[in-house]
Amino acid sequence: MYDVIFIGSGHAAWHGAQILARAGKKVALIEENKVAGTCTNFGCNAKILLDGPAEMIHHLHHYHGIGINQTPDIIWPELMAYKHEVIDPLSDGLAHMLSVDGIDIIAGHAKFMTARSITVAGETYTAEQFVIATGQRPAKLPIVGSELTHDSTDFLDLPDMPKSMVFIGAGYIAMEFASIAHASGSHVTLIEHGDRALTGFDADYAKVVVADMTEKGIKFAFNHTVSGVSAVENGQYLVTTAQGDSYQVDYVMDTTGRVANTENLGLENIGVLSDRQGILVDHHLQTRVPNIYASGDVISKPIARLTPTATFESHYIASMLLGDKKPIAYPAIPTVAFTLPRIAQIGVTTDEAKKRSDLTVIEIPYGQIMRFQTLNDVHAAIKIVMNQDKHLVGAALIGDFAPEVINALVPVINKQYTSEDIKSQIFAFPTHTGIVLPMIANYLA
Ligand SMILES: Cc1cc2nc3c(=O)[nH]c(=O)nc-3n(C[C@H](O)[C@H](O)[C@H](O)COP(=O)(O)OP(=O)(O)OC[C@H]3O[C@@H](n4cnc5c(N)ncnc54)[C@H](O)[C@@H]3O)c2cc1C
Ligand SMILES: NC(=O)c1ccc[n+]([C@@H]2O[C@H](COP(=O)([O-])OP(=O)(O)OC[C@H]3O[C@@H](n4cnc5c(N)ncnc54)[C@H](O)[C@@H]3O)[C@@H](O)[C@H]2O)c1
Repeated sequence: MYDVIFIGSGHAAWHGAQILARAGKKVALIEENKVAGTCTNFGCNAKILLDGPAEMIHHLHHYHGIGINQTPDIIWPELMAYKHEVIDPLSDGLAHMLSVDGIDIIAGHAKFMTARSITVAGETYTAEQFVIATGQRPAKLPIVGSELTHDSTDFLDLPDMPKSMVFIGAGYIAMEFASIAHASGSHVTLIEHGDRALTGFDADYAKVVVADMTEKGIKFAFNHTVSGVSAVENGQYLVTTAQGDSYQVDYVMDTTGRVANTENLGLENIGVLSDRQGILVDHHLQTRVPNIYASGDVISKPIARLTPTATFESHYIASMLLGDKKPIAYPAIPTVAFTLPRIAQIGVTTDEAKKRSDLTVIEIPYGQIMRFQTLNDVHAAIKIVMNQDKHLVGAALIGDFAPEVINALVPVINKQYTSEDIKSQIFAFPTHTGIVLPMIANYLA
């Protein structure tokens, strides 16, 4: 009998498992695919590695005609070989690290028999507590030819970059991967049924990203719904829309979202409830069944499904199972779409702020003001959301260094920094955070 069994081995699982094992608990992880889950094997890590050269080329573009006359080409097969060299060993590395902590890793698909027992590959395992951390998988559109479409896992393993691609959707994955594919020589079109890209991010800044991508040659069809995909001549595919347009391309990506892995887990056997977004939990991440918890992307929740939130939940569950009974309290959560240029968001959105009379939005176009040090990244800008006490409660950012700048705002929001808190410190100059923080300080209490 284990003390705790985690189903899944991604960030939502292994951080907590490690804490519990180090505290003397008998812990196992059950994993049906690669140990370490999506982010490590099929998500963030591979994505940001493959984005590296595209990001550098994007930076070089800022100096075209003012000091640089050529940009290099990306040699995709070499880059993919490097990805395999760096990413492939990570799964075994984590498995080894967890085994050193005495954690058992059980390979196979887990299914509940009772609230205290689970079967995996014909064997039964029992535990006092279970944590469901089964994550999400790519959605498949219910259209004719859906079997001809590819997902993010396929893209991150492409041996050669297709000459032309359609991305269905214009969310995180479509926008990030379209930027990489275009920089790697593919002709890219995004077909989005909504009227904008990157819902959840500031609408003006999302438009700037779309305009920049369009200027580079990426095509967008908004308010268009894909109705079918069919195989045509030369190994190509025809993507048709309900609006009557068609696109003949070498590769089609279905990037229309992700769905929670709640099926075939035997949840109906034990009474754990879920809705379309995932497993239902309370403020202790506890399901309806008292000894069963859920963590990470598989939870039905109104917050972003990200690696840092999965890790936060995993840490929370571990400390709760070790006796700390406080309900979970999420701090402000930063999120970044690694498009070129980057776009980021933390705390209260500008959309929400506009609806509330107690909040003020102030924009600082620091890329224009500080052009000498922002690598000519003229788009770089921040909108800050202030409350009536003159505390920062949210921010939207655009610009090549937005992912770093947003992290600098995390303590400003969570610790309610005053102007003095920032001005009493010295920051390196010239740096992006070193200019943005003092500028924001001017508006704080
Ligand atoms: C392409 C892509 C890029 C991303 N980029 C970023 C990024 O830049 N930044 C960021 O913060 N987030 C990013 N994310 C999101 C991030 O990857 C997830 O939020 C994070 O991986 C969630 O962790 P998790 O442990 O909840 O789920 P996962 O990592 O998905 O782990 C769940 C595990 O459970 C296993 N499993 C499922 N069912 C069973 C079963 N019945 N039995 C046994 N095992 C099972 C699965 O095989 C999987 O390994 C990205 C996601 C994708 C797809
Ligand atoms: N940088 C990051 O942190 C990062 C990167 C990638 C993925 N992720 C995670 O993965 C999740 C999934 O990403 P995603 O990009 O697949 O989903 P998403 O929800 O961000 O975007 C899906 C897009 O597809 C569109 N869409 C849906 N159905 C459509 C249809 N029939 N025709 C045309 N368009 C359609 C939606 O309007 C939306 O714009 C994210 O929500 C996030 O949690 C995070």
